[in-house]
Amino acid sequence: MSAVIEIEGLRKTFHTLRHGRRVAVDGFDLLVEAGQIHGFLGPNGSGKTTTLRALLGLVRADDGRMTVLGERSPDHLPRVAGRVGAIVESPQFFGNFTAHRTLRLLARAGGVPTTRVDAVLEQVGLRDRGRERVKGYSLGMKQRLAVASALLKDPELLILDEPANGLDPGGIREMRDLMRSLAAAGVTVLVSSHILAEIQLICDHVTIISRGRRVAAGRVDEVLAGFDRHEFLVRVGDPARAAQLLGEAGLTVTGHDDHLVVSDVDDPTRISRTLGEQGLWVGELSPLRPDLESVFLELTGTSTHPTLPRQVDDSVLPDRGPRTAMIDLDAEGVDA
Ligand SMILES: Nc1ncnc2c1ncn2[C@@H]1O[C@H](COP(=O)(O)OP(=O)(O)OP(=O)(O)O)[C@@H](O)[C@H]1O
Repeated sequence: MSAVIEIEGLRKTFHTLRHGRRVAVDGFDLLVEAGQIHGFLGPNGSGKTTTLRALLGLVRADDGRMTVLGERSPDHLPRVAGRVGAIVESPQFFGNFTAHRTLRLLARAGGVPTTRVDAVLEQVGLRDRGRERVKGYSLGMKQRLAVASALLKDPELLILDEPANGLDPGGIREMRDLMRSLAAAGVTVLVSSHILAEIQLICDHVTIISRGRRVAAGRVDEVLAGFDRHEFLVRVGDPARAAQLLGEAGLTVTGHDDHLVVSDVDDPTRISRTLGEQGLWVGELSPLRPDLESVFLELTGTSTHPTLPRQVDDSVLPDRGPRTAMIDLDAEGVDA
């Protein structure tokens, strides 16, 4: 597998009058290989957008080494810009234009044949609605149009920042199907999100960022396996007595309202045998597999207490202006 994106030791600190110095990215590493649908996952404020903006030359990094399709970024990014499609934050479109007209204009501006327009509208599932004005589009349709604009140049690499932001479950499913079809067509996709279920469903690989640092990376199933504590849920008539017996047998037991969780279990028959020998019959014995949500919360520490709302991955969010940008990497360098 060849590296499509490599980031090593990326650092970026913002200085604001109101909040002083804020380290947004703190020695972050990322490796995306050809053919992956790679999830870039992190809580709000953890540094995802800053990383993508630095990678695309939209913000100057303080330190670090970055390559895109083998070229150093941002200095040599123009050499591969024609092979990269990127959307960072939701692009704005003229509401009075149709999708078709919008894409034709973007194609001309990017030196792409306008014959691509029908192809990308078909690809994102907007073929039959492409002649309607964008102001009548749903959020999901606008997101599709954004992806269509990034696909105009038939990129090998597609970078999407929070593509499912604001979409309902149906829209998220459609976005997922779209990304899968792109991956099947050979496009490498890097998709950032703070929506865990989306990443788990869409992506085969994941990199998790917290407070500007990489806290986990790898195949989704491998990352999850690393957090498998071999736990089992046990339902039994007398949980208090069962917990005592299992504890005496050397097992680690946590009591819950109507069940027990037994950890570090190599052989689950030990549980049923220990209880059965004392006349306690097990009603349910099922393995508890970690999901990305529990791994994410554990790694990013954004849920400090179960009764408190989850916090952003920083102490305070500074006042920021709109960060909306549609990126045409073919245009004069790269610009927001
Ligand atoms: N232009 C800026 N000026 C000052 N601080 C900034 C700027 N851009 C980002 N930050 C800060 O850097 C940190 C990382 O922000 P970033 O937008 O990269 O996070 P994110 O992971 O993309 O979050 P979200 O999921 O909410 O979009 C945050 O604390 C943010 O407030």
